[in-house]
Amino acid sequence: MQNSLILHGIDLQLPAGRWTSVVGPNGAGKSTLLKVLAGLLRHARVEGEVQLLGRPLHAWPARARARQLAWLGQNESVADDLPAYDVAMLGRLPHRAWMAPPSAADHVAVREALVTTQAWDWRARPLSQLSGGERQRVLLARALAVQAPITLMDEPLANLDPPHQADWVRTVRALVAGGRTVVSVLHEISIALQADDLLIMAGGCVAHHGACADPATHAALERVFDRRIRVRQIDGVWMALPCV
Ligand SMILES: Nc1ncnc2c1ncn2[C@@H]1O[C@H](COP(=O)(O)OP(=O)(O)OP(=O)(O)O)[C@@H](O)[C@H]1O
Repeated sequence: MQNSLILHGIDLQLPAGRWTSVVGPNGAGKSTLLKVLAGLLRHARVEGEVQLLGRPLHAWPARARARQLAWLGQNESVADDLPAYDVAMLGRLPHRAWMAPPSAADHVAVREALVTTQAWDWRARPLSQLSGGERQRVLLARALAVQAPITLMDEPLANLDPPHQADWVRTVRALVAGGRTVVSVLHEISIALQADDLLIMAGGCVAHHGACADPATHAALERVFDRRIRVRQIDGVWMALPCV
């Protein structure tokens, strides 16, 4: 099988302490970019270098890196028989010594994460018995339980109803207010526009990287989506409206 090039000429700095949303059409390379940033494409040929907090990603010891970078993937397979609590506890693995039982701090972090995503009430239920949105909230809790300075999330709003989407935005805002960095791949453009910065991808390249409130960002958004959306401000909030 021929190897195909997915990302081209990416030269990018994602600022710390901000929320960056990554958007673009299907197949633009958003998930691939996020995986490259997380160091998850071990079997792919990646030219160039990713730096995490000023140090090459590959130079970080695995556990130290896992404490810095929390990850929420798209359609992740997790042991479905595990209770929600134990799934969230997986987020604490980078903090625990080999084979050591969870510490009081681990339990506090897991409880806090499950309460934040409103998944605490079904902490004893196995993942397989949860709805799509409930499952997503447990996986989000696992990422939050890491308490990492940087969180990368690929389509975190999958299966979430509008109130829980709004809760997610509030959670991300609270993380950023606390100095954390969030990078999220989103298809919900109106929610993506609530970030600090937008990274717009098309055809494996960065088409635009700018502030969400910048008219140049809005113009680039309309362009990459073939002018099938319009960006407008409604009640002080930037929204992407479909052109029917
Ligand atoms: N493991 C792989 N092997 C070969 N090609 C791949 C692989 N994963 C993704 N691709 C291709 O790379 C391109 C970018 O895929 P990617 O999943 O990064 O896009 P995306 O912007 O996240 O898309 P979507 O919005 O549909 O989720 C697509 O053309 C896809 O078919």
